[in-house]
Amino acid sequence: MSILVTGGAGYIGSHTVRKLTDIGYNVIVYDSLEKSHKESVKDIPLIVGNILDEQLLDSTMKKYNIQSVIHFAAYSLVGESMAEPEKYYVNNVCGTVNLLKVMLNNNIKRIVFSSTAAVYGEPQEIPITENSPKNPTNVYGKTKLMIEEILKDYDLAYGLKYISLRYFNACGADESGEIGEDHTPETHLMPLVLQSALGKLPEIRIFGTDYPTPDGTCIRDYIHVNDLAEAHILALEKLLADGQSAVYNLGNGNGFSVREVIRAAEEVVGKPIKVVEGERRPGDPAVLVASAEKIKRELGWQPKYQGLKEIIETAWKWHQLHPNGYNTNENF
Ligand SMILES: NC(=O)c1ccc[n+]([C@@H]2O[C@H](COP(=O)([O-])OP(=O)(O)OC[C@H]3O[C@@H](n4cnc5c(N)ncnc54)[C@H](O)[C@@H]3O)[C@@H](O)[C@H]2O)c1
Ligand SMILES: O=c1ccn([C@@H]2O[C@H](COP(=O)(O)OP(=O)(O)O[C@H]3O[C@H](CO)[C@H](O)[C@H](O)[C@H]3O)[C@@H](O)[C@H]2O)c(=O)[nH]1
Repeated sequence: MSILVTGGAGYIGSHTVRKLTDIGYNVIVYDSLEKSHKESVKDIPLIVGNILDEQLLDSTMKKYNIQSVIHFAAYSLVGESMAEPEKYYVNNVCGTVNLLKVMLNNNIKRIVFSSTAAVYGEPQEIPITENSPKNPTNVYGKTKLMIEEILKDYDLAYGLKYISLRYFNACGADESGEIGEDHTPETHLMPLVLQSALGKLPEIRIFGTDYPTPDGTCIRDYIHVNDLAEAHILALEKLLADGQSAVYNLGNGNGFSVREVIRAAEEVVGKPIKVVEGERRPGDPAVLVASAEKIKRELGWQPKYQGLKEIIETAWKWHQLHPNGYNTNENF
């Protein structure tokens, strides 16, 4: 069983690739490396290429006799998506349409797709279920919702079976400390807090302290990257078993505020982290918390990591072992 993993060298992709190979799947990573590092998928066959490259995709699928695809490749910076929408529509939407075309030409009809909580926009109910209204407030979220709609139409017309996984806030690192989150630029809260703890950043800035939440800061649902990886395996196995398409939220159902994240990080690293209170970041909803009951009920998914500290401990191990991420040449 050969699986093509697009974006497999990225943060969530590399953790999923590791779990897949651990249980014996034959994995081929297909990644432009534009946003990632080949060191994250050492010892795994890696094709360096773009999902917009029809010929390379086609020859890769034929050469490795690919039977299913897990599709992580995308741009995912919310602010950038508003400033450069074309870049996002081309890479995420056109790239996916191209990937699906080559899959169908090769009679490959199973795909697990990385969607996002950003498809919901400003939530009207908490926790958010898969049926909650979908009104993305940024171009990034719109590209993901468009792809979900395309997948639905391709299922009806061509029998392509898909599972869209709407992740909430991915965080943490593999327990080994060998792979973890290394984005340039980094925009996510948890790695920035830990980079501040390491002294790589002077401070962590809280984006808004006047939200209608108990401590005034935004609440998010933080889900460990290896729990996400497990969900991809369950989704793939569902497609292999009954072939029915589905959409699932992936969060752990617990909301934590920005201040709670910083406090938990201080406990893990054992020292205070310098905090600056700043303005709100445009487009941030006050509260995003998932209901993941559907995937628990239907696929038996159960996140191992529930609390913040245990998640942060795994990320802290990665950051301590790799203060410069995968770039070992930089002086620390
Ligand atoms: N990190 C999160 O909290 C989060 C939340 C919701 C959804 N997602 C989605 O999950 C997926 C993975 O996210 P991540 O945080 O691991 O991101 P990432 O940037 O670390 O990984 C994405 C990978 O895709 C590759 N890529 C991008 N465009 C490509 C193209 N045209 N052709 C080939 N490769 C390409 C990049 O080089 C990178 O390796 C993305 O689709 C993202 O939108 C992430
Ligand atoms: O330096 C920082 C960085 C973030 N935050 C705050 O921390 C929270 C989490 O922010 P992240 O940037 O880590 O994550 P987001 O919730 O913005 O985004 C995540 O969830 C989105 C869905 O809503 C998308 O899927 C996106 O890809 C994914 O990273 C937010 O309230 C944000 O305002 C800060 O206070 N300071």
